[in-house]
Amino acid sequence: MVSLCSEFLHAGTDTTSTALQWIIANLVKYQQIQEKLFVEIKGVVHDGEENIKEEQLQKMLYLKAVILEGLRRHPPAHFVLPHAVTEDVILGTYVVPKDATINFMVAEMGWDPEVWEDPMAFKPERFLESEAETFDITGSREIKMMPFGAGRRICPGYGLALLHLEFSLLIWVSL
Ligand code: HEM
Repeated sequence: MVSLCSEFLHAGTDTTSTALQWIIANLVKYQQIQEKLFVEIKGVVHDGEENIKEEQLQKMLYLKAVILEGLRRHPPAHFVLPHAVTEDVILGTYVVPKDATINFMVAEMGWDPEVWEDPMAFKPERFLESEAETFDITGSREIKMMPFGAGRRICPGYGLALLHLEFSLLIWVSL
């Protein structure tokens, strides 16, 4: 029970706070992004309003885009937990032998210039053009980035993490 609680506390706090720190660092660096976010928030949350509801968050597509861009550009976990293959697998020209430990280059996937235009730039707009509302962070349709992993062992806390990030960033920017 102690190790389960410890795992949840570590897996859930370091990651979320690291993501938030990187996002805020980018908002300090790129004031025009912060301004645009501020304007969006003020359009949905009224002055003095304290009990912000999840339905209000759903209207803030730029907020979601900023968070997705933060997770793409600065994923808190550059690797997932080690995985293993249960049988020999042929991957392109490679053989991955049964029981071999494998991992994924999470950060590099989000920086792949064949998938992302100008990948090292912090541009939340890239998620607005098509998909801030519907971007498939679980990678069940296609994997363009995987800050929470993908498949059966995906981070079980990803929904909570996104909600925390959205509420926290909203409060920081609108204070
Ligand atoms: C921005 C925040 C977070 C990020 C980027 C993140 C990322 C990840 C990643 C990459 C993994 C490994 C997935 C794999 O091995 O394929 C993972 C596992 C895990 N995460 Fe998160 N996580 C976050 C927040 C949270 C939160 C809030 C919780 C719980 C409240 C949590 C609980 C866990 C647990 C328990 C595992 C291990 C799952 C397993 O062993 O199958 N994470 N997370």
